[in-house]
Amino acid sequence: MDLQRIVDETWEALADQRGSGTPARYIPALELVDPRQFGIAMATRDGPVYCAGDADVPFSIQSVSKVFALALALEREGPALWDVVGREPSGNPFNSILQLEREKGVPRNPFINAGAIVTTDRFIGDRSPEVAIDDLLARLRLMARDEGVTIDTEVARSESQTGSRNRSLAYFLADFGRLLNPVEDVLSVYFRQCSLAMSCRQLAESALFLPFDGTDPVSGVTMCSPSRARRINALMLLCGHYDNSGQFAFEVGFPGKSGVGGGILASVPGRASIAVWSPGLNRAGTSLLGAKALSDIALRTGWSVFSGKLPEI
Ligand SMILES: NC(=O)CC[C@H](N)C(=O)O
Repeated sequence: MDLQRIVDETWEALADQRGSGTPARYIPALELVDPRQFGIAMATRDGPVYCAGDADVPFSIQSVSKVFALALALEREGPALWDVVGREPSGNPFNSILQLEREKGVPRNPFINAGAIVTTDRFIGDRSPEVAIDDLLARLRLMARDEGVTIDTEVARSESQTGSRNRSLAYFLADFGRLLNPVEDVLSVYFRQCSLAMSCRQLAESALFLPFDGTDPVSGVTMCSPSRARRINALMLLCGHYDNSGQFAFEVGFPGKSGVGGGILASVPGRASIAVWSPGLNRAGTSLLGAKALSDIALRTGWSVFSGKLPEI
């Protein structure tokens, strides 16, 4: 399969829809981004990354970071993490507080904001927020094989200034005794992890551990065990797009995780990691064009976790 041609054709087929959807407004710094940008990057076990459009422009990865935070929190905490966060789709928006009271401060899954805040708390563990964020950054640079991965402090500041909803979630969790660290320490790491600035190329490269059983087949660096990688993929499929996860699985057919910066990270088990980016979102906070691009790639490649006949590459 000529994957570069497929990526190019997908980009060209959708290019005239650039600017569709609505960029996130509740984090003011995200509004400053040019909404017509559109990038695709696909990494495979073979080494070269197949790119199209704005694949080398760094953007705010936002909730895509929750995938990496989960892998690293599981590494520190082990299965005990599942005592404080569930593994079920929420069927609610990403920042909903509704279920949290009824379910006694145990968030439905690690990808809704409440679940990600608990996950980040466990990733911090007994370290300072600064040590934890440095650790996260170092791991991402290692996985991306690129020292250019940074944190956009302007986005982090903007998010903290308008972060009342996340503060509410975090204080609610603290009231149920679910956090080990002070609320503001946890949020300072959470806001900065959401503000990681990465390009599609860096994101696709850093996530190769997902489709390849926990170990990047190009660099040989291990992020997690094979069973953990399988389970993170399962959670991405069921919970990666909040109350839009069913629609995404239906249209695309492989695990993905969206972020309100307009990025989506997808994992095609045994085949590829794919990052797409376009800032305009649908009502659930998933990139409109990004989801269309992944659906188009699924059609052109025939890739789906629901097919017994995955074509070889
Ligand atoms: N879905 C998202 O990308 C949300 C992440 C954002 N940083 C928030 O906490 O609200």
